Amino acid sequence: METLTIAQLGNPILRKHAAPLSAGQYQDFAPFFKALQHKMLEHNGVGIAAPQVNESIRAFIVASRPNPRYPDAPMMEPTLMLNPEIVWASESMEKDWEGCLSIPGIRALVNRHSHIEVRYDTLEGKEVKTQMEGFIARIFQHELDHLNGLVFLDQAE
Ligand SMILES: O=C(CSC(=O)[C@H](Cc1ccccc1)CC(F)(F)F)c1ccccc1
Ligand SMILES: [Zn+2]
Repeated sequence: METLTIAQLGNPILRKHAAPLSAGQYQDFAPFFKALQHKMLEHNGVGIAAPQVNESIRAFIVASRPNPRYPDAPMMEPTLMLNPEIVWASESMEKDWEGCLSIPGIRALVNRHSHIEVRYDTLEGKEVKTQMEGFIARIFQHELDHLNGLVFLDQAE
């Protein structure tokens, strides 16, 4: 398993617009995605985006789990999302605390859409369309920002 390092704020890769993957590339990146998930779990993250480990491609993992900050967060299998997009977002917004593996030790209140409809491809190339709300929607929006060169402090209240 390749060893990855997490880019810290100040690293220009966190400010790039990540490149979309072609479906033909998905399987080529399978070992990298395994290493990405390992890295996230190693740091007890609830998500991680490829640019955070210096790979500027449109892919991230969402892995909500109950935690001290969000005790009622749903338990979900870490889910790899390729070429993810928000197709609809609610007017209603919610403010809550966020952290980031690229900005250790800092928490900030961030306003996010409370409900979103998203689409993404799985590693097998299947398109998934689904609705998200609450903490999972928050993680998705946080990770999607990473693919667009944004970090949560840019949106902090
Ligand atoms: O483990 C963290 C560290 S921060 C984290 O997991 C980021 C994801 C995240 C945490 C909280 C809200 C939204 C997104 C991961 C990142 F940086 F790669 F995106 C955590 C923070 C708040 C609640 C529960 C867990
Ligand atoms: Zn982050």
